[in-house]
Formats: sequence, C-alpha cells, structure tokens
Amino acid sequence: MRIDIVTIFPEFFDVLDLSLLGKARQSGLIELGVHNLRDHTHDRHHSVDDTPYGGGAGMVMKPEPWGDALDSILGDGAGARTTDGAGTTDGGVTHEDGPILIFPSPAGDQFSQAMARELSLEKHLVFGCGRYEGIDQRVVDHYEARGRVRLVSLGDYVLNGGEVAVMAMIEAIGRLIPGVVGNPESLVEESHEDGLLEYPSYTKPASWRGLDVPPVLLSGNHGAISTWRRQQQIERTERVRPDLVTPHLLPPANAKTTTS
Ligand SMILES: Nc1c(O)cccc1[N+](=O)[O-]
Repeated sequence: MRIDIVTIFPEFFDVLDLSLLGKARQSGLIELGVHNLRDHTHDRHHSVDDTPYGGGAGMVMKPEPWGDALDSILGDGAGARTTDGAGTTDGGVTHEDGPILIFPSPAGDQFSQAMARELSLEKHLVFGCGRYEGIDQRVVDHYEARGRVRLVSLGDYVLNGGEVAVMAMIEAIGRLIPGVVGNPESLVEESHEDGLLEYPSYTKPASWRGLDVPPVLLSGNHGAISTWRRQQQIERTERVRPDLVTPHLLPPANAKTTTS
C-alpha cells in the first residue's frame, strides 16, 4: 500500500518511522510520502490560509496550495472517474483502482474497525490534513468530480487539525495489511473485530496484591476458557457499550455459562 499525507506539520509523522509501521515501511509493505503543504505555496510568506468569505472567526485554508499539492500526488486527472459505468475510463484506470483521497473531518463518516478493514484493501490512500477552520470546500468538490473522496471523522470532539486523526487511522489501517503484524491470529481476538469488546487478559504472577487470576484460566480446560472469555466479552460489552450488542452476538438462551 502507498500512503501519502499532505500537512503543514510534516514532522508530526516522523513517529511513523517507529514500531510495526516503521518495519512495514522498511520491508516495503507500506510506502509513505509526507508532503508539506507550504512547499506548494508561491508567496514569500508561504501562506496557506486566509479570512473566510461571509465573515466569521478563524481562517480557512486556501484552495490553490491544496490543488497544487494534490495534483502533484494524484496527477491532474486525479482518480479518473468512471465514464461509462462499466468501471473504465479513457486512461484505462477504473474508478475502483484509483487512490482514495481522505479528509479527516468532524463532518465525516465515523471511522470504525470495519472502515479500517475496508481501507486496508486499497492500493493507495491520500490523506489531507486540514487546520484552522478547515479547507476551502471547493477542494473537496474539485476532487470528488475526479475520483474517490471521503470525509472521515475519528469522533465527536474538537481537534486542532487532522494530523492526530490521520495518525490513528493509519495505525488502525496499517496493522491490518497482511504481514505487518507478526501473528495474524492476534488480529482476530480484539475489540470490535467480532462485534464485541475484548475479554480481560491476565499474565503471571497468578496472585498480585491479593488479586488472583480467574481460576478457569489456570484450569487447562480450553473449552471452559473459551466459553468464559466469550461470556466476559458479552458482559463487558453490555456494561460499557450496550449500543454494540446485537441479538446474533448473544449466546442461545439455553446455553450454559462458566463461572470464573
Ligand atoms: N474531530 C475532528 C476535528 O475537530 C478536526 C479534524 C478531524 C477531526 N476528526 O477526524 O474527528
């Protein structure tokens, strides 16, 4: 997968040299390009924002630097929208094969594990990190007419810009790319992968400050352990995130439960 990021704080993404994503870049599983939006300005102050039309507080990011930066990544044909509905274009690039341009935004679709999994299958992601009061709307409109564009929200709270959200999205997406995480099994038993929150985990010592590991986990009875873990997932999800509990995730009414 190729990932490009446009930002006024390129150094923010230095951390992507570390850990699993750093190793994925060294092995070629992920190719990363970080682009400084200010390199696409042409005035001596390298200005990227201006006052909003219609008045109001704050500043809006100018469209010209964004157009220059995104064209340098996408090409001026961008993602080449389909023309005949059969998924082909004059450039031979199908709509589905083109890059996806993602703007983190509180006005976007909620990011989720399902979305992370969907995006982990893509060949090329381009992230545009807005700042100030946001990016001139015409940037989104221009590229929506030429390829796939998505506004994606990390959550319902206010951030100073898109960089933190992009970092979280890249981690959630990158770790799902085959080969990035050493043991793919570890991707399965995680919160939200099966629709439930994960069960509590324990390791040595068996007793710590008077707190003991649940005996079932020391029993060696793998069937009982699996049943206990599933029950813990259901109880934790019902307690913390009842909105995630759907009938198909619950055990049949007559199913036995394992005490701890
Ligand atoms: N919430 C927020 C924001 O306030 C600014 C940029 C991006 C996001 N977001 O992705 O959630």
